[in-house]
Formats: sequence, C-alpha cells, structure tokens
Amino acid sequence: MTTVIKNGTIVTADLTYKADVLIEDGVITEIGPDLKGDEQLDATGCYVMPGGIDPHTHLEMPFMGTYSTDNFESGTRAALSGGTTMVVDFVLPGQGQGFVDAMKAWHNKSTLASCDYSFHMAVTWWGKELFDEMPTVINDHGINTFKHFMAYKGALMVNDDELYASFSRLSELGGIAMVHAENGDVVAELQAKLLAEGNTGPEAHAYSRPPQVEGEATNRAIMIADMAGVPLYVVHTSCEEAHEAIRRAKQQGKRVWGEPLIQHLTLDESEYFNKDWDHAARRVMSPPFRNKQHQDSLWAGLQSGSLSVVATDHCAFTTEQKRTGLGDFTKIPNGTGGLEDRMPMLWTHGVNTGRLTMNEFVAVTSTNIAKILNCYPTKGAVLVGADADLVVWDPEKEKTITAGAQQSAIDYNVFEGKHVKGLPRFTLTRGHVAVHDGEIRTQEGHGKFVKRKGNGTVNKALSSWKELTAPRPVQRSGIPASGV
Ligand SMILES: NC(=O)NCCC(=O)O
Ligand SMILES: [Zn+2]
Ligand SMILES: [Zn+2]
Repeated sequence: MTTVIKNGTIVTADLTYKADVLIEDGVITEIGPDLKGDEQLDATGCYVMPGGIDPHTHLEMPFMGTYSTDNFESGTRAALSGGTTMVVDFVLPGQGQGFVDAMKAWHNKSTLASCDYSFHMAVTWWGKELFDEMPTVINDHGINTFKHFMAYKGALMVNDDELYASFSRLSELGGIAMVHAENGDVVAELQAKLLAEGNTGPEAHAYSRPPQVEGEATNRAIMIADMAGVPLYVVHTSCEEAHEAIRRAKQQGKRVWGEPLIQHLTLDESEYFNKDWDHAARRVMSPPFRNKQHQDSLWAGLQSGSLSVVATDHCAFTTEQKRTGLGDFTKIPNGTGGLEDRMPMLWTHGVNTGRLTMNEFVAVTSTNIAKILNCYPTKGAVLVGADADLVVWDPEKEKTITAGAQQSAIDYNVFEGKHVKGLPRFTLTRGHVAVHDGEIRTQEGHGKFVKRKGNGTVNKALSSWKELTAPRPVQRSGIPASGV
C-alpha cells in the first residue's frame, strides 16, 4: 500500500518548497508535484518536516530508589502525539554489570515502543570488562555514544581517571563521549550544608546546583575529551557558564556539541519558590531551571549554532514518587517530562517569536542530532530513500497543555496551562500514521531499534587531526631516539 502526503510545503534543515511525498513500505519513494497513492493525507496549509528525534529520554529507568513512570509504551505514544518519531534512551549498567548484559534489559523493555528508538550506553563504573566490551557494543550492537555522569556521587558518578580512560578507549574505537556535566563532589557538599542549615525543601535542590558546578564540569569534560581525542556531546546544557565553555571550545575547533532542553528554554527557577511543595518538587531535575539571563544565552546558542540540539531528558515521576523527598530535597527523584510538548513548545517560543527559522527548528529538533548520531539521512531527512518518519505540522492548530489530555502516564505536566500554536496534523512513523488529525493510532511494538555505526565523519576528521599533531620525538644526529 502507498500513502501520499499532498498539498504541503516541505521544510527541511536547509530547504522550503512545495511538493507531495509518496511513501511505500515505510520509506519515501518519490517527492514531486501531483503524486498519487492508495491513501491520501491532506497537508494543505501545513509543513511536511522530518519527525522529531529526542536524543535524551529515560523510559522505565531505575533511579533514586524507584523507576521513572513512563515506559516505552506511554513514552513513545507521547512522543508521536507531539511530532517526535524517534527517541534515544540510556542503557544504565549497574555497578559491576557489563554493557551487553545491561543492554538486554533495555531491549526487553523497548519491545513496547510504537516509534523507532536507539540507545546510548552509560559508563557508570570502569574496569577491564567494560574496556573489553566496548568494541562489541559499537561494532556489533550499533551503539556509538557513551554517557558519563559527573554528578550523582555514590551512585552513577565516575571520576576524572575513569572519564579519561573511557574517553581514550572511545577515541580508539570511533565512539562519541557524552557527559552529564555537574561537579558531583561540590553538589554533595552543598547538599549536606543546606540540609544542616534547615534548607530541606525543593528550592534547596536549585541552591545545591548553581551554574558554577555545571560550568566547571563542562569545561573539565571538554579538556579531558580534547586530551583523549574524542568528540564530546554535553547533555542538558542549562546555563551560560556551560554554554560559554562549549562556545569557546567550538571556536577553538574542538569537536563539542551542546544540548539544551525545552524545559530550560521555557521554564525558570521561580517554579522552585512556589508555596505548593508538590508544584516545586514536580519540577526538580538536574541541572535545575535557571533565570532569564541563562535562558537568553541558550536561545542565542541555538540561533548562532554554538548549541546544536533541543531535547527533553524525559524522566517522568508521579507526585507520589516525588513525595519520597518530603523533608529532604536530596531524596526527590530527579526528572521531568516533556516528550509530547518539546516540538509544540519550541515552535511556539522559537519559530512564532522569530527566535528560530522553520529550517533552524528542523535542524535542532531532528537533522543535527541524526547527523551527530550517525543515522542521517535514514532519519532526520525528507529525501527519497529515507524512512518515512514525518510530521505534517499545522502552524494554525492551537491548544492549552493540560495533564488531563496528555499521553504521559504521570498525573501532572510541568507545562500545565501553557498555550501552544503549531501542532501535528499527522505524525508518521515509518509510513504508519500514528497521529491522524488529533486521533492517536499508535501501534505498540511497531518501533524498531536503530543501529548506529561508529567512526562517523567527525571521528575520522578528529583522529586525522590528532594523528597529525601527536607528540613525536625530535630526531637529533648522533643520538638514537630510544636513548640507548
Ligand atoms: N535530569 C534529571 O534530573 N534526571 C534524569 C537523569 C539525568 O539525566 O540526570
Ligand atoms: Zn543527566
Ligand atoms: Zn538524562
């Protein structure tokens, strides 16, 4: 069966033009005028764009004594409802657990997915077993990105020697290093001090994680990655201090990308001062929301290209789960939702305000990350041969975000009451129409795992440069280089 999207305007990261799109067996087979298909989707007045890719989710994640509530079923349903057609989740090995063993658990959970997905691997400890397993993870299992937590001391955090060892191995193997960049030692000290002083509420979560802890760790990760010779992707960049470090590194030719979240772009720290404990605790995430100056810095980074991708870090906990931290803010499970709202919120606050062009919107929600992760143009493109992961975007469609109407399984929404203009009319996942003019038609299990090869173009360029500039002995006449 063929499907044709008719009368729309195609918007990609670099082009805007009128054409129909023909789809067969989940793939785009023709783009042009007056196409015909068995099923017809009317895109009059709409933009036909690559479906969103959210490269940062935690679905059914074991964390802080509980599991995040959205799993691959509700999480991918929420994604598709908001125009996102691929998610990338993090495999988290336990202490002493191997990569491959941990990956099996994630493959089991993800059979519920209704859109395509991929995995990053987390490096939560370091040792010979992981050193030996890294090649098979990249070459046989299709995971080329490895995340390191510089925070969550005593749990997921790794130290600088472990960072350097893992980054160096990734450099050899053509992988990409990722970091959650916060100085976990300083955070732990600040948490203890705040609690001792009687600061127990959710606002103390923000006090314990000032921009400096993020700026310091971001800069440290950049320098360690540079010494190891590996490209670096910094997740949830939330403040000017971290952005500044990334901007400077990019200007120096270092291969570094920064990822702001839609939450940090549109919600601010005043949320933590709300008198309602539940309201504030529901918004506890790391790094915390910041003030307007930091938000302006993030927007400017997206406009100028110093920041590359907008994600969600979707890690949703119910109010009941958040209440574990009543009386002690350090026990509030860290994480917020956003999968369904990322695209409409970014369109509303980015494109509708003139901060982003439509093409920039496509770049930061889909195409840039597809290139970074090495799955472009199968994903992130409107091209013949690409997967038909598409969103038919209606710029006139409006709604007010409410938890009552959301797909996520939790009982609130951090964007509650926000009005958005710009929503999907149709969302297609490999040709299957999962959202049909407001009706959700997702198919549990339709999603497939996306394997991603290592040694992408940036790895190749960086390793050529590192080889060219590597330390070499000076040849001196009469003195053997070996010193004997
Ligand atoms: N961000 C957050 O608070 N929770 C999810 C885990 C992480 O990414 O740090
Ligand atoms: Zn994180
Ligand atoms: Zn995360």
